[in-house]
Amino acid sequence: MITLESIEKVYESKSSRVVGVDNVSLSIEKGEIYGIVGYSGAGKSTLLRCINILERPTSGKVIVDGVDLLELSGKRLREARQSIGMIFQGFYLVSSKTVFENVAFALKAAGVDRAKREERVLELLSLVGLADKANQYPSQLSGGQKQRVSIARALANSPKVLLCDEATSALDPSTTKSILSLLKKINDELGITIVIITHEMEIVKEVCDRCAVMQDGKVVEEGPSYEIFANPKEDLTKEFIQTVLDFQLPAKLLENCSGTLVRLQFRGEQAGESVVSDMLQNHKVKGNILHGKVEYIREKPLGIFIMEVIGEQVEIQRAISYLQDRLKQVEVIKHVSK
Ligand SMILES: Nc1ncnc2c1ncn2[C@@H]1O[C@H](COP(=O)(O)OP(=O)(O)OP(=O)(O)O)[C@@H](O)[C@H]1O
Repeated sequence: MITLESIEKVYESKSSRVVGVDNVSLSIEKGEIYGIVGYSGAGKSTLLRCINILERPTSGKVIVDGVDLLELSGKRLREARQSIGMIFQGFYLVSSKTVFENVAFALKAAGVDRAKREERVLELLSLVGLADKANQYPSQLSGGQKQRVSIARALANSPKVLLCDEATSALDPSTTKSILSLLKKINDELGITIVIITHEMEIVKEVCDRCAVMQDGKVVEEGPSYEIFANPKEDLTKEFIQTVLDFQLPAKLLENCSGTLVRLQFRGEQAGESVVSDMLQNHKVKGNILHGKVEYIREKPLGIFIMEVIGEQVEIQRAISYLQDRLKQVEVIKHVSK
């Protein structure tokens, strides 16, 4: 659906030259929810705005639904942009217009006649759960409701792509969850491809099928969200993952334990398997689970456990080999030799 080829965006002035996006190539499939993660200044917004040519890349290609957007200008570019909706952290609603008028405005701009506009606005407000707020003004709405209006407005002209620029950053955690559920519903029911930029890995965990991690204008790692969580390669990615999967053991516990400490990772279907109890039954070792957590990455379980294994060295080794055979990721954190 979206192909970015060697995108570069350079901001140049008399006194400075800033590379906002540095040679980024990405492919986003139709119907996917794709996350772009990075710290402030990484280039996420710039890259997102290159997708609908709000920013014109200095070089590279932007192909959306088979159309090379950089080849278009004027009316044809405006038309192509109608198939790309966008929502923002700051909502950007017109305060002097009602909820109904804010959504209708997008349709009016696209030349839709009054009767059709009315029908479509009511349909959109009902989709985002605000059918009863049509005559209210933005100042009478909560942040979450304002974002719902802006989603309705972005969907007015039936776009194929929805770009979300830190759309939940101004919202509290429970409102964030409800907006993410709405985005999932839109993706499921309307098949719209969604691109989300965020600095919160939690959002990727909740909704993104695939994601890219950005730093200094570059994509440093990219792939299915589950793989990124289960097996991050780059230090920056690991840092982001840790904000969600915090599995640090308290230092005191580490000092006091007398056995060998292993970190076990269970993926998807393995989460329900009895690997640990099988290991304990078949080896002359004792085991204590010191820490454990199952996280759901787009509803697929990823379990991480830290376990103390106590016994003779040779038995511990056998037990660890057994775990390594059954699970892909087994890491010895601390080896205590007696
Ligand atoms: N209009 C501009 N003129 C000059 N430099 C810019 C402009 N817009 C962005 N930049 C620079 O490009 C780089 C990437 O900025 P960008 O806003 O894309 O990052 P970001 O990851 O979205 O950060 P944030 O989450 O803070 O918005 C930064 O160094 C920024 O200062």
